[in-house]
Amino acid sequence: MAAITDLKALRERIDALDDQVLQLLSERARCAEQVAHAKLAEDPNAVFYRPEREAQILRRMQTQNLGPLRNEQVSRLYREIISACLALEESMKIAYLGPAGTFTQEATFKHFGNGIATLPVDSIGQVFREVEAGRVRYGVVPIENSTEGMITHTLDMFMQSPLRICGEIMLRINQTLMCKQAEWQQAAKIYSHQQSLAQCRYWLDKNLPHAERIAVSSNAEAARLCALDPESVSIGSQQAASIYGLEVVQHNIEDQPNNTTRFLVIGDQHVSASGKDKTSILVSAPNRPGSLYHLLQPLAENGVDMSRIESRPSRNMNWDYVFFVDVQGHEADANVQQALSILRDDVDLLKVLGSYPVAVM
Ligand SMILES: C=C(O[C@@H]1C=C(C(=O)O)C=C[C@H]1O)C(=O)O
Repeated sequence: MAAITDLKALRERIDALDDQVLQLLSERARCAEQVAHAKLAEDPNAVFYRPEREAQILRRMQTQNLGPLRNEQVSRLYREIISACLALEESMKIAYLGPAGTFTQEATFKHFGNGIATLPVDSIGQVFREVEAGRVRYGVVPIENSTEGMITHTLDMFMQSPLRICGEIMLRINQTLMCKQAEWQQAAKIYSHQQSLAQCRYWLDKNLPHAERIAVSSNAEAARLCALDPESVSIGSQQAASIYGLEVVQHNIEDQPNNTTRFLVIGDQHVSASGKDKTSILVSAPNRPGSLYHLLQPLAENGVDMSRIESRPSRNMNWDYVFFVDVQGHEADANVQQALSILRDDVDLLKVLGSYPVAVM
């Protein structure tokens, strides 16, 4: 009997707390509306979305969090609160590499929350074009996977595009095996995107060694084809299974336990420093001895940490190689600024692709 009374009292306490939480949320939302008016008063073409401010809020909430909710859960809740508040300021439409059910869609909602409208398009190039043409303000594209490496198509797009990187998203990729009927061990065909097939190579060698692997344009397309073909299975996100009415038969079939993909948010915004940022640059270097050394020297001498370097053959005859370099810090930081200005005098081409907050969630 005592337990029942406790339960009743606890539920009354939760109801009272929910009233307070709602009141505070409403107050927060009204503040966000006022921020919008203040931004417009300053500049009629004001940009409402502030990735650096959002990153700071999420980081601060993680530091403030004393549990019992985990930081990851607190971040997810705050992600949605900010998303809903931003939607009161501006209705955001984000283009992403679709169709619905791709991991890029999952990354898009992870970063922007559910307060957005989306525009799924069918190629990385098309995401760039939608943003460049101003049909949407931001786009999301994959850039690298921890198992399979760089997505070179995205790198190549930056050689011609005037767009900037406004953010990064890290998404843990759980590959799911799905099919129309549960006899997956008898499947003759496996549909998936080639990235996913590669990420599950050993699992497939062991568990489905005789099935033909068929690479298609996306994991969502794979699920669609699988739904039409009872002899097949497909690999992709759980979301793809539910969209195409497939049954999930195996979870987490990726070979690497920490299989993660990094995505970029692209737009034409210069993002201010958040306190923990990354800067991506593109530099060209002539094909002669020591040229890579010369490229890296100003970074080292100014204490700028490089977190990634990737080379691509240039498509332009004026130079031979193009390097994509990620460094820690913001382009407005004194040491980054100094290193870049030395580099600029030394190379044929230097393009800052953007400074943006290091992924928080
Ligand atoms: C409220 C603002 O605008 C947007 C909404 C935010 C929020 O709800 O906290 C944070 C940053 C912006 O994307 C702001 O710039 O402070």
